[in-house]
Parts: sequence; C-alpha cells; structure tokens
Amino acid sequence: MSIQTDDFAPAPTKRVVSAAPASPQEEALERALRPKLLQEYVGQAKAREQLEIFIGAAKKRSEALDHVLLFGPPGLGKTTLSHIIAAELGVNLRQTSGPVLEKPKDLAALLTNLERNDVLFIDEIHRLSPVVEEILYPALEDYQIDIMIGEGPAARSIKLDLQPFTLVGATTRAGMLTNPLRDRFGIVARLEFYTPEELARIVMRSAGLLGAPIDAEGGYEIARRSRGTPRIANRLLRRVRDYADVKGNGRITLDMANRALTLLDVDPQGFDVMDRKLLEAVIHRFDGGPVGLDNIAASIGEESGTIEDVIEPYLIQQGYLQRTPRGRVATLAAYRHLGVAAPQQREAGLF
Ligand SMILES: Nc1ncnc2c1ncn2[C@@H]1O[C@H](COP(=O)(O)OP(=O)(O)OP(=O)(O)O)[C@@H](O)[C@H]1O
Ligand SMILES: [Mg+2]
Repeated sequence: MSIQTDDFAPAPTKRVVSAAPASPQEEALERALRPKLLQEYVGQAKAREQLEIFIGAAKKRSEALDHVLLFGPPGLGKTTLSHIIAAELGVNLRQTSGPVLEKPKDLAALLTNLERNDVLFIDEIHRLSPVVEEILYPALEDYQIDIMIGEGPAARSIKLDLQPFTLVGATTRAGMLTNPLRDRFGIVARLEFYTPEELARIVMRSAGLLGAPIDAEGGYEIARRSRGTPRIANRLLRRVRDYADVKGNGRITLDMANRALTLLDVDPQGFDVMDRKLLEAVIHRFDGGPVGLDNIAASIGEESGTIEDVIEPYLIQQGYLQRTPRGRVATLAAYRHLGVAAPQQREAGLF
C-alpha cells in the first residue's frame, strides 16, 4: 500500500515567494535593479540614518568606517547595502563568504591585498570556521594578522600590518555569531521587513528600469503581496509583467496583478503554498501548538533551517505565528486566515 502524503508533501515547484535568488539569471537581473547609493535605497530608515552619519564622519576624517554587521532575513537588502557602503565611501569592495574561506591563508590573502579604507564584505559570516575567525580578531582590532611561516621546528609566527579597512558582515542569523566576533562590530544594523508603501516605491522604480508600463494600483498590489521583501517584489513584478504581456496589452494594472498573482498561488496576504502548509500543519496536526521546529519540518518536508530563516520570520512579524519557549503556536489570525474555527480556550486566550 502506498502512503498518502499529498496534503503535506513538499511543493513540487520552486516557491515563487522564496526569498532566495532563484537562478543565475535572476541574480544578474537583481544586480541591474540594485540601488547604488544610499539615497536610492528605500526604507530601513534607522539603518540608513546611522550609516549616513558614520560614513560622513569617516570620510571627513579620511578614516576607515567602523566594522558593520548587517542582519535580517534573506532578500531584504544586505548585499545591496554593503555595495552602497563601499560606493558612498568611495573605496573598493572585496567580496567573499563564510563557507568559501576554508583556511586561514584564504582570509590572510584577502586582507593583505586590501587598500587603505577598503571594504571587505563577508556574506554568511556566521559560517566562518573557528580557525579563520581567529585570524580575523587581531585584524579587526589592530589591523594586524599573525601568520605562520615555514613548517616543523623552523616554523615561526610573524605579525603583518594591514591597511585600515572596514569589515561588513552579513548574516541571516545574528544569534549564531560567536560573542567575541559580534563584539567587534561597532555598527550593528538589523534590517526589517518593508512596509507595502516602501515596497511599492521599489516596484515602481524597478518597473521604470525594466521599461514596464505600470499603474500605481498594480504596483501596490504586487508590493502588498511580497512578504515585506524587495527580492520577492522584484520577482513578482517580472512575473506579472509577463502575464500582462501575454494576456493584456502589457500594462500592469490592478486587474492584471490580481489575476497573475492568483495564478501564481500567492494569496492576498502574500502567503504562498509553503506558508499555508506551515500554518495548516501547526493547526491541524499539532492542535495549534506549541510544537517544536523539528516536528514542523518533518511534517511539511522542509529543512528546519529554511523554516527558521525564510518562512517563519514573516509569519511571526505579521502575527500569524508565535515563537514560545515550548514551541511554535498558531495565533487566532492564522485560524481566521485559513477559515478554521479556533478552539474555545484559544478564543478566550487561555491556551
Ligand atoms: N532598500 C532597497 N531598495 C530598493 N531595492 C532593494 C532594497 N533592498 C533590496 N533591494 C532589491 O532586492 C534585491 C535583493 O537584495 P539583496 O541581494 O541585497 O538581499 P540580501 O539581504 O543580501 O539577501 P540574502 O540574505 O539572500 O543574501 C536586490 O537586487 C535589490 O534590487
Ligand atoms: Mg546577499
């Protein structure tokens, strides 16, 4: 007998509202849509204001900007902001990522090649190996590194001076950074989900760059359904534009946006199949919770890391899911969204 898993099986196709870049082509398009200066960077008022001041001060004194840690869910603009920081400072940007830096010498090579006040961008900085991280500490603090020369009994360690530089680290999981590393960042910016109004500005700007005719209402509808995430907004814009090209006269109107997004299975809250699966699992399989992350992961066929980094932050921010010490709990809003009657004690707030 075959086991029926259709209800909660993983989605067969790529999530249209997944926050990760879908393909190399999409990454190339993203680069084209990426704002180059702080002034064009929409939203994130707090992070922008902080950076404006500190960048201005560093430039005035011709010093390296303090090290910057950017954290927040995927697709909110960490990589974009790191490029903007280098552009605003008028310096080079060297880019790498935690998992790529396998050996201390990989990082040493990068560091010794930096020019005065350059920016070194390390993406996924929570995935640096401990031996590489060791090298980084003195580099961040004193612009010096200790490297080993030679082997065996003749081996000795020498200190090398570096040019002053700025490390910009990006991570989706600030909680996974070691304390000594986190403490070495002078500027810590947490990126927040964007409001629909902010995303609408991004959509209108991107439509302009793509040469796609669009109504304000059409743009707002795309923005509203983009899970607070610019990467998703830009992706949905392209899909809706395709739809309008084929089914209409090319203009992105409210009606075109609605029809295209319904076809893509993005609901009016911007939730897609995976979001609904998660909420359905918590409600139907685990009585609304509390339920542990691993149990949810097993029941919807998704990795717990992806749930934690990508799916759940938006559901939590929007008030559909709560993270409690005993596990995840579906809120009344989740019951309502799925059209399911909530248990009485939950209605009364007694769970
Ligand atoms: N504030 C913004 N204003 C305008 N466009 C933005 C903004 N933030 C992000 N974008 C757009 O969203 C896309 C994704 O942003 P980015 O690659 O910087 O996200 P990220 O946080 O680095 O994601 P990941 O965690 O997956 O690396 C960019 O190509 C850019 O076009
Ligand atoms: Mg990035």
